[in-house]
Amino acid sequence: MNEKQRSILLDSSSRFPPPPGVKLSYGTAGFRADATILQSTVFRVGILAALRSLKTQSVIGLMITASHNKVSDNGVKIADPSGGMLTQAWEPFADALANVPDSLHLVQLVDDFVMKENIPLEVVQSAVILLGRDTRPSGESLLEAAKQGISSIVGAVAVDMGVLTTPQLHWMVRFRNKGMKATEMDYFNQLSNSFRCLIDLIPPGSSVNVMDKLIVDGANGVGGEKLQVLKKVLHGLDIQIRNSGKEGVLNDEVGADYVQKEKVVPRGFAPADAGMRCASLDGDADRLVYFSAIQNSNNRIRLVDGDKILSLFALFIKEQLSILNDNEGDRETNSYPATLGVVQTAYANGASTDYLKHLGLEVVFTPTGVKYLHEKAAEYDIGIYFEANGHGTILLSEGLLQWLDGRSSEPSLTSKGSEQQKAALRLLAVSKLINPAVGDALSGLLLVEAILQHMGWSIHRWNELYHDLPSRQLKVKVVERSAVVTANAETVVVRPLGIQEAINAETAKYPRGRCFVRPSGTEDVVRVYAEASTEEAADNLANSVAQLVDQFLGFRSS
Ligand SMILES: CC(=O)N[C@H]1[C@@H](OP(=O)(O)O)O[C@H](CO)[C@@H](O)[C@@H]1O
Ligand SMILES: [Mg+2]
Repeated sequence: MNEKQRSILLDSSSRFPPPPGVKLSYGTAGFRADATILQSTVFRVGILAALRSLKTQSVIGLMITASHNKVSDNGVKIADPSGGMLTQAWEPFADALANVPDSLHLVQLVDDFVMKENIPLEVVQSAVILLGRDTRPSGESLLEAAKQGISSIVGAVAVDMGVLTTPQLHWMVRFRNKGMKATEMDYFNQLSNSFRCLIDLIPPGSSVNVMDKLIVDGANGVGGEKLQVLKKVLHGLDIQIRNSGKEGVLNDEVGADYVQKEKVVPRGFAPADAGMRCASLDGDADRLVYFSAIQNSNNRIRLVDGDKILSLFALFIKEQLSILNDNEGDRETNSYPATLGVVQTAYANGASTDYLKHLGLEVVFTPTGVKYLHEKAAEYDIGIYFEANGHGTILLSEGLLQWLDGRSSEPSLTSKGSEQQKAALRLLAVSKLINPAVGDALSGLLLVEAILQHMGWSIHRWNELYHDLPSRQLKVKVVERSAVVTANAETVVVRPLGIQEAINAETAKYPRGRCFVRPSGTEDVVRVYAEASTEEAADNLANSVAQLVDQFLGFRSS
């Protein structure tokens, strides 16, 4: 940096001192904390976004959200040029920048990083950062801090895109970098057009018209608002939106995280909704789960989680691929040896993994966090990934898309040919409907709805694909959660020594028992997951392992 650049940065960063005694980490999904302590962090992430844009010579996204966390929290994360998560290679710099104690050290840190990464600051360059935020009340002032951070790097320009879902911002970044128009209206039009295309390709005879209405819990967040807009350009779907944010509190006993973890009906639903097809979005609309309330059951639900969405998508895609590859007696037709893989984490219900393997699919596991799942899924021609909590998407390779394009426009003289053409068109429509940058509750919801109509299935038929093993998740507060070190996609604890043996001994007591612990990347807790053949057994296993965690790492009085 030259003297002028240094002094601008020094001056602006001295106006954003970090809160004393707070150490933040980029974590599973960016920085998150109580909103009152985040001004300096968001300012500094603004600097990072500007540097990233200069380095990559591309548009970068900066999203202010704390997703499913409580309304008083907030957070910030970066979307890379592809629309995906910030490259993991820059996470250590993000941590160092967020925690550097004063502006003198900050300027030094930035200067060193600029040199190390060879970031072109000296030539007049322009960097463009798209800013988005969810509906949290703290969002506006944090957005201002981000703008200040961005403008403290000479040549960087912030473009405020307003209130958005997280996936909308990722989508905009991706398509801006492909030189395409990527306004919010383009997003809605693409979703509704590709949904319509899938509906138009439904084979005659499927029970398209018997689908009753879908009720959506908007978590009192941005998702409900945006779905309202999407509804206006959509045809062929009867949607009723609850918890749209006009009255209730964001994520307060509503939303996908609450529904999935507590397995109860969110607020805003009435006994008359029992049995209906319902969906729930999280606070920034990147997660989606379905459910139906059980009549007279104390608010209990039948949960149709991310694993089942994954299974539905996998079935549909597999069906289209087998239509396309059915070349028996027809040597003229070219086929494409498309690889299809599904990616899960240790939180996936064991019954879902068994089911997917039974379908003959390749199932692989990664640690928790979309950045890991996405990377793995990108290794296949079609990679489908989902976390059990409902965050996931489908990635299709460029090679396959080109081949599908060719197949869909070939003249078809036989009925098999025309079926194959339709299968190609369906997969192309899926690729346009689904968000290729990141999991997206709105596009995911439209794909689920299109596939249910294609199959002629109710939510109950879908839920019957397999039966979830009973499971329980608990959180344990410990002195230092980073003392828990895991291996093998987080299924084994290697530190503290001895705890894994104790967990194994406990798990062995339960038929179909499976249990693991890991430190959360978004909350100051250690998470415990347990699964077993009955609910009581899953609860007991989770409780006894939570006690083990407490014994090994908890707050014990001496
Ligand atoms: C068990 C669970 O749901 N974990 C969530 C949660 O991460 P933790 O690191 O477990 O706090 O938030 C992440 C970001 O949204 C999400 O990717 C992940 O799946
Ligand atoms: Mg979210």
